[in-house]
Amino acid sequence: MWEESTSSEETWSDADGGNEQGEWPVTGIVGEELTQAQSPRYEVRWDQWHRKDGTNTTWQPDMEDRRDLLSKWKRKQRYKRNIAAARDPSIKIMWDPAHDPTVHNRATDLKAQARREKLDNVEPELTSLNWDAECDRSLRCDEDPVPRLRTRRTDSAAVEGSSRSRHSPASPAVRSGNKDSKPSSSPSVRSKPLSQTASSASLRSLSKTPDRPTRASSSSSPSSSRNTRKDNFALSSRLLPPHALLEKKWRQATRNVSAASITIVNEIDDEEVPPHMEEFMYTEQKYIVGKELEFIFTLDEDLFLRCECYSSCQDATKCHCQTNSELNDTMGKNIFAYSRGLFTFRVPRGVEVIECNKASQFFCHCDANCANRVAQRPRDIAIEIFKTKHCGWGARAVEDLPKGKVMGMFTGQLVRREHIENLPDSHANYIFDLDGTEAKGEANPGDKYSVDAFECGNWTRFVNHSCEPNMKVYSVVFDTVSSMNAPYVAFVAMKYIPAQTELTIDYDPYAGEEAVSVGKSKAAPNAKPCWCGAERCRGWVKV
Ligand SMILES: C[S@@+](CC[C@H](N)C(=O)[O-])C[C@H]1O[C@@H](n2cnc3c(N)ncnc32)[C@H](O)[C@@H]1O
Repeated sequence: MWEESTSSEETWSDADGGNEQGEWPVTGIVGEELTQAQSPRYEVRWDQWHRKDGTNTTWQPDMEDRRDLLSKWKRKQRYKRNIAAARDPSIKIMWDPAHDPTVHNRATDLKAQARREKLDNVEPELTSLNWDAECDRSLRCDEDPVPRLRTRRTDSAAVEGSSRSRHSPASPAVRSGNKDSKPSSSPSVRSKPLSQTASSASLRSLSKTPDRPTRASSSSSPSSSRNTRKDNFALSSRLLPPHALLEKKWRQATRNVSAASITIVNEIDDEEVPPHMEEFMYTEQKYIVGKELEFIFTLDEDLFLRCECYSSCQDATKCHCQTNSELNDTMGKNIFAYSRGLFTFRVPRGVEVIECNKASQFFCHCDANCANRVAQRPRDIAIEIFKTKHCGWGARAVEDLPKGKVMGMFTGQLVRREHIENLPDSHANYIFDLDGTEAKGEANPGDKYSVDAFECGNWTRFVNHSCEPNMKVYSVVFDTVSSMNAPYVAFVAMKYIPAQTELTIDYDPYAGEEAVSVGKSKAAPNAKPCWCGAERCRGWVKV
């Protein structure tokens, strides 16, 4: 098999991972580039091996013995080019007529043209794409249904000159694709601010800079809509105590998507509801998406992979939705991420779970109970938002949870990563970077997104950090395609969790691994003292 360049920075997560010949399972090819000699080399993701910094890819000059992976990779690239053409007519399409005359065909031209026409016609207003927001709108028809981004002018000099720094995402941010240098054993520091990270995406925060009004594009009258909402809240709160009012609003929102209840409990002090709830809009299952990003979830039907499985998908090798999935067994064959409705933890880092898309005659043929639709199902476990002793408000389930139970997805307003800088500091602790599959130094990384759960979101925004967490997160894609870079982030129980136990994730799981393997852990920049109370607490939490 291929030679591995090992170094002291590298580690094996599972000593029994290789076979007798010393071969290690591979999940697929994830990158390609030309060497100086103009010959291609491929970035390969390993299944049961990773470095201490979490990266698990290496570059291989020769893929002759894995032509199956190579042809899958080529197919995926062709598919991506078509998607790119459809969403942005100005994009330069890389194609080689000698090898692939079908890429830049008339259909692509027509799609690009249609896209251009669509863009010309868009209205500047933000709208909601999702059902939760629609429900909220119908409840409060006299106000703007969608929270608008609060913005402030980026003081570029201040931002560039500041010492704010951001840690790399928890899933590999440094890939071995960095040709000339080996990745460092600890997560690298990014030049922009951030905070907590979690396994396939990262919660982040901003450091202090003054609030100032402005990005014109984001939008006409943000403050008026918020004020109306605040006024309504104040008016209604004369009739109902704040916590009953909030529970009522959330009950309506969760019922509308058939999700279990959310209740608010405080046995610690007399704070009735968590802070900033006057303006908060509960959205259980979907992101709030502005007009500008609508294209992510409104792709042309023919860009979706759709399966023809009857009723429920049983065999991932036959489910068409899995064509571009990197979730494979050791033989390189597609597998599903779930078994009997539970997550199986067979998903390597940096690999997204691809669930089936909308069930309809135009999309997938399987139905809503398909075994490959788990994260997208309505939550069936009731949750309590409760006041913790030391970490503000937290979340817990009212019943026992089995290992692998998928609890829900992080929701909020989907924003372009570069716009995060414009958000007020108060949003900082509620932002998740969708960076689970990002690679540092990637040639064409495409657009990057984050999710801001300050003004809208669901119970997952209350999940606190623990150095010994009982949940983890993974990236899951449905109703859009992976190459849009906007997966959902799902929360799953890592072990059996008794009812009423606080649900936690590790905001910086790589730091956790490093601490375990080397017996110490350096505090991240912007770290706060950690109050998780775990036996092996690192002493700080990344914010
Ligand atoms: C995503 S919010 C979690 C919900 C938050 N507790 C609340 O009341 O809204 C993240 C923030 O919670 C606090 N937090 C979470 N876990 C913590 C921990 N282990 N130790 C100290 N503070 C923590 C920090 O202020 C952090 O910035």
